[in-house]
Amino acid sequence: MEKYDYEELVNSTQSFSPTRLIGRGSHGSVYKGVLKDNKLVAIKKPTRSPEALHDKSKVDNEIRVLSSLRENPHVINLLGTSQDSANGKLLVMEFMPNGSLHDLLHVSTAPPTWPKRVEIATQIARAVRFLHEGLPLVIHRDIKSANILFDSNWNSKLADFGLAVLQLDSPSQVSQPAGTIGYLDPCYTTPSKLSTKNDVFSFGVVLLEIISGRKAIDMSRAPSSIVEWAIPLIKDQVRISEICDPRIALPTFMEPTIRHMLCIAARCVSSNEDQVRPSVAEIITLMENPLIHERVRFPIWTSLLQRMVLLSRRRKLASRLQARSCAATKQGDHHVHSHLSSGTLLLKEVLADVTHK
Ligand SMILES: Nc1ncnc2c1ncn2[C@@H]1O[C@H](COP(=O)(O)OP(=O)(O)OP(=O)(O)O)[C@@H](O)[C@H]1O
Repeated sequence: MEKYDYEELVNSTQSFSPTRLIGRGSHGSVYKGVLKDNKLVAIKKPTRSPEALHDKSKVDNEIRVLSSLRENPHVINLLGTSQDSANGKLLVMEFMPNGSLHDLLHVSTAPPTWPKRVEIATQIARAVRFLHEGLPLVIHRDIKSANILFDSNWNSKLADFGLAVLQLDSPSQVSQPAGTIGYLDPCYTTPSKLSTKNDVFSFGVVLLEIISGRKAIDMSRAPSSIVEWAIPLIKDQVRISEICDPRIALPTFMEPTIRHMLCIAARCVSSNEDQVRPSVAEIITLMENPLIHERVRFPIWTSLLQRMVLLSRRRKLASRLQARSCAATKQGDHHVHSHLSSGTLLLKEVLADVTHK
């Protein structure tokens, strides 16, 4: 990790000019810098504010966590640090020129295609697995669409490690539960409830956001919470398509994949952390189902014949689902988990069917 001369960073940002400001976060401002060798970097500087001390410690924490990680294609790369006597440490990271997932979904006029959405979700899951399976283990605590940034090839990278916690931290170093409203696990109520499953909850919210194009919290809608809105629709298998972003038509060949991902999202945001909420390793196994990738990668080669086979299987699935849901209704079984697992099970049966024939 490089130690940058503070003067070099001042020059690279035209003295931290407002024209070089990319944005302000809760613990610092990020500037675009052009180094002497013309390399583009993003520089995070704690903000001068009454909460400056607090901001400084978050930037310090981000440096501490990022410098403990190996390089990963889906995690922001820390290039180095610098020291300013007035503001403390500055963080220098790779520059991500294509903005955040939040902007792509909620600001851009060109929403992502369905295969791209699946790719983004898979890349974020890989980033989270890297953190959860690494040595030391890292819990990010602030997974949200604003913290997923795109590089020049539109690959996603997880950023903003200001709230991240290292497994090595002693309990006294771990502060009160923290995160962003709308993404914060409701089960994470005390410091002792900190676990990797908190990140899985936030990942589930991002998954719902990617599929629906709706914000995690949208006060102009009722219910305002994406989780409260989406879960009843996922439970009611027939209305599941209502969740999909209406701005871009969902092609038939993507329907099973998106249904499958919605079932995964529902498990991630379940309040039953131990039995229903999966680990990120399990999420990846589910997401990397070969059938999903086959359909994502080769959409244009889906022949008419394949479509007809899929259509007939979908009809069979619908009637099997209807039969099961009638049986469940008769038994008065309205529990989310049992509905979801029966839906997932049926989906798996159909997927297995398609693979074997
Ligand atoms: N490496 C980077 N390259 C390009 N832009 C970046 C980079 N890192 C952060 N940004 C942008 O800088 C702005 C501030 O980022 P920062 O991570 O400090 O806060 P945030 O995630 O927006 O908010 P908060 O800290 O409150 O969660 C955001 O607009 C973010 O997209």
